[in-house]
Amino acid sequence: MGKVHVLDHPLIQHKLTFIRDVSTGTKEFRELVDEVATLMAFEITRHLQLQEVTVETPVGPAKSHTLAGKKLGIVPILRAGLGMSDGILKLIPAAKVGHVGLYRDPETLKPVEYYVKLPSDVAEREFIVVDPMLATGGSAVEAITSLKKRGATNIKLMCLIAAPEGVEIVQEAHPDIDIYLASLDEKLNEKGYIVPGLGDAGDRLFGTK
Ligand SMILES: O=P(O)(O)OC[C@H]1O[C@H](OP(=O)(O)OP(=O)(O)O)[C@H](O)[C@@H]1O
Ligand SMILES: O=c1cc[nH]c(=O)[nH]1
Ligand SMILES: [Mg+2]
Repeated sequence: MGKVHVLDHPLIQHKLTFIRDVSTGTKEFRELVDEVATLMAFEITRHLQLQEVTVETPVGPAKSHTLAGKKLGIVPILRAGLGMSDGILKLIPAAKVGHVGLYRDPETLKPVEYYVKLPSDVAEREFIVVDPMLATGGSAVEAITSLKKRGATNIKLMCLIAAPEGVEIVQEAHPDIDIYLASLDEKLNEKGYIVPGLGDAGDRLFGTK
């Protein structure tokens, strides 16, 4: 079974408070989501492997380290996942970015896929699927299935806020996936929104409604 990690770094938790706040406007909301994505990426890349290299400093040769091992891929789930990808790229600029376009049908709450474009070397990459919200879990399950169908074998899921219902669905459908969150909230409401959550992430990021 995949593990659930709630990233309780004080800066993440502080910024999440203002992301949740209904009085936070689009500009600030977008900036905060970007910053939290960077902080979360810092936390979830602790496992990356290093290789020893020698670098010439102004004083002489120094044994040092660079990243080694698997290449990374970031996969935002459109639209709202786009709000998190730049924040991760700030730390890992060499990562490739794939896109999975899904929207949640407002009546059935089922995900509808409308776009998929991934890097060509899918099987060689470690992927971080990103979306601010893990609600019923349908979108995340569909996005991960889509990646696996195309050959991905190493995937993490990173979301700002999840409902317990969504976590359970992802764990059942994809028991190999670890989930990284800034908060595990209380529940879903009757419209499939996370309570207390932050409202509609896509609308708050892009100023639509
Ligand atoms: O866990 P689920 O119940 O599937 O819900 C979560 C999905 O809903 C939101 O996207 P939405 O469908 O609103 O699309 P958008 O990002 O284009 O606004 C959110 O960004 C997730 O992708
Ligand atoms: O609370 C929720 C649930 C799904 N999508 C959102 O943007 N917010
Ligand atoms: Mg939305």
